[in-house]
Amino acid sequence: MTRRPEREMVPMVFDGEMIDDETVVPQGQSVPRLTFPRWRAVAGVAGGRVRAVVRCPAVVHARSVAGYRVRQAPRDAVRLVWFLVRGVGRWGAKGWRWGSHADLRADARAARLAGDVQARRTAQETIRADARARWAKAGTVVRRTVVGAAVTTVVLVLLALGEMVAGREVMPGWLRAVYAVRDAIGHGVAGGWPWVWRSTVCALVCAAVWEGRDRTPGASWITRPDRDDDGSWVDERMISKALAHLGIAPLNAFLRGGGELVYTVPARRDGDGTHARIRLPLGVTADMVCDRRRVLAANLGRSSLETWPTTGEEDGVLDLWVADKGTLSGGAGDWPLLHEGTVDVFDGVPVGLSQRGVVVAPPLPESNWLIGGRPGQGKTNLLRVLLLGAALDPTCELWVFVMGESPDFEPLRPRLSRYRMGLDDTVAAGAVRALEDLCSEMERRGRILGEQPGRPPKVSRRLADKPALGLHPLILAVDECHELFQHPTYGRKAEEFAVRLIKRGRKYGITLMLATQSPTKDSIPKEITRNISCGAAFAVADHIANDGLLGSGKYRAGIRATELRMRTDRGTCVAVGITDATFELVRTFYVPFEDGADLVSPVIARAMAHMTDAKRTVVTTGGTRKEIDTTPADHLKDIYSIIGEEPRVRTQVILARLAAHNPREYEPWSLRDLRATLRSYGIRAYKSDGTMVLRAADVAEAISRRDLASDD
Ligand SMILES: Nc1ncnc2c1ncn2[C@@H]1O[C@H](COP(=O)(O)OP(=O)(O)OP(=O)(O)O)[C@@H](O)[C@H]1O
Repeated sequence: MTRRPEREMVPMVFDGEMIDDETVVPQGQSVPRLTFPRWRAVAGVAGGRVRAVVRCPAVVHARSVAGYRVRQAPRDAVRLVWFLVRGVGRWGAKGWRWGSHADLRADARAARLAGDVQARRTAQETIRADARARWAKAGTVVRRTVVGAAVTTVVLVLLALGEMVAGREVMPGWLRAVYAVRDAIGHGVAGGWPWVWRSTVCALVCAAVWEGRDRTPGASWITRPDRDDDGSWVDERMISKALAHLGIAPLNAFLRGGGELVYTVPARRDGDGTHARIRLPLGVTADMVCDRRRVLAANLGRSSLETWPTTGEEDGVLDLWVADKGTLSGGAGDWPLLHEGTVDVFDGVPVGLSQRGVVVAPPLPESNWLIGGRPGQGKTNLLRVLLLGAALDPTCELWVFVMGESPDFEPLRPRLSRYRMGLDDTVAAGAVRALEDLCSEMERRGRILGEQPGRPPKVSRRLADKPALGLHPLILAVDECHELFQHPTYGRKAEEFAVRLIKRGRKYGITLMLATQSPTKDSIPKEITRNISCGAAFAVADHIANDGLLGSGKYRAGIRATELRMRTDRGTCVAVGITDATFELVRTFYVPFEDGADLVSPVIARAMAHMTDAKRTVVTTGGTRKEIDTTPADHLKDIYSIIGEEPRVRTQVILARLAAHNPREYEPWSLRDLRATLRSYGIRAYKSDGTMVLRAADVAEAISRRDLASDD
């Protein structure tokens, strides 16, 4: 076979066209006709463009949808005809029910079956009265129609006779106008009649199709292809269909009887999901739906973490939020303040992304926090992020107590006014002292506020900015706080001060933040869980821990951190009180401080630089840092000194004198604490005249024994 060289020249044709564009045709000469290769070039370019348009995604999509619609057209047509037939049938049934007083007859029948003579008689009388009223109404309509038709006929006949006898030219103007109106109406009726009956038929057909529509929840008018946005698409029909298959008897009966759910908020996009509010029918509460959350999630094609049915403003109102598929599995990303920025704690500290995908930044003043969850789920990180945010506000004063051996807050040390960490009693004592100081500070702030012009009710940014007033935001954070509240010596005092702070500190710019692994009623006092304003629950084991952190009744209302999975949902918490919403599902920002990665220290370095820029130093309300770090009290020496010259003193008196001598240290002490301390030094109290006494000589001997031992 021989090859044909001109076919091989096709690429060259494009070069030819480029040159052709710039060719100048001399005047007087005609434009040369396109030669065969040029014609092919133009055709090739045009064809390429058409192909590009045809292949563009929007056109491909439109074509596929159009193709689908065309293929489904016969099915759609049959479906609509079926609706029409069924609609006419439903009208017939309705007409029959109306005409035969079927509802009232059913009442009468029910009364007869129930043996209720009075009800039966009432129903029968109502049927008779109803029938009489209908006939009376029909008579009125017929009478009015006949009278109207007669009057119209007489007027028309008179007008026709008048025209025949006299002719319009001799008639007065007003009569001619009457004839003109008659003619216009006549022409209008003659011309419009074919349209009137056609449009009436169309309207009747549409109404019959509407009447006969498929009323099962989730049904659509025409058959639909699978949606490519099915990962995010949730509409009222889908929700109704999912609710119809929860196995809630009153809801099923309502939907089966043709009832339609009322959407007080129709399904609409809300961040990374869909929100809807539904008024449930009689006999159904939102709790019932919350209890079947897993089934609801399955019916909606979501995981249960992505499906949040909660009780709305009433028990019969369901608030439903459904996340787009997979959106909650990603982390929150970097903390927005990781590399730059300052904070105003009155505006808020960013802590994470809500289920809607928006940054949650709760203000810190006027709030108290309780953070809890199983071990290793991200409590400490959230507490640290809150404190880091506060550290970037140069007016903030921060106190941190860690009731365990954990270096989680070590990098924050330069920015902290008080910091103690460890398992020994001195840390618990320091924490109680801090709580007590905050209570005194609260009183002082109350007085200062009262002296300000206009007696402002609470600390504001403007007042906090005046260093002379000392009304700056003050935050006390206690990690593993259950250790403090369960401490045999300091627990009771800690509870008392903490409750006082939580109840009254709100107005004075004092914020308490508590984190715990163990939010049970024994580890966290009830008064605290009851009064805390912001609760954050990471994965918890049961509804007791859930309600301990988030408030009682939250589990029942569908706000459940029990749905969070250990490890998989690490860093995600259910939070209440941090925004106006009933709850938030927060994916917290993570600022690493582990395994050699330390992004906390650079933030603190920035915070210190901001303080320098703002000409502020790390202040300590209620004392200096030195005072706080003083070595713990020497119990033995204190006891010896308060015994004084007396040879023996009653233990009750010793306890009272110790409390007077150093209230912070000894006020929480009971007789049992005193006995335990004495026993640890080998001293025993004796009974004398029926009361327990302590001998001064025994204490002196214990002191010299201890001194000797320390010299050795
Ligand atoms: N928001 C987050 N994003 C990603 N990982 C996180 C997040 N928060 C915490 N983590 C991971 O979880 C680990 C445990 O975090 P963290 O120490 O804050 O938990 P915890 O609940 O305080 O634990 P524990 O109860 O033992 O003190 C961290 O080392 C980190 O790897």
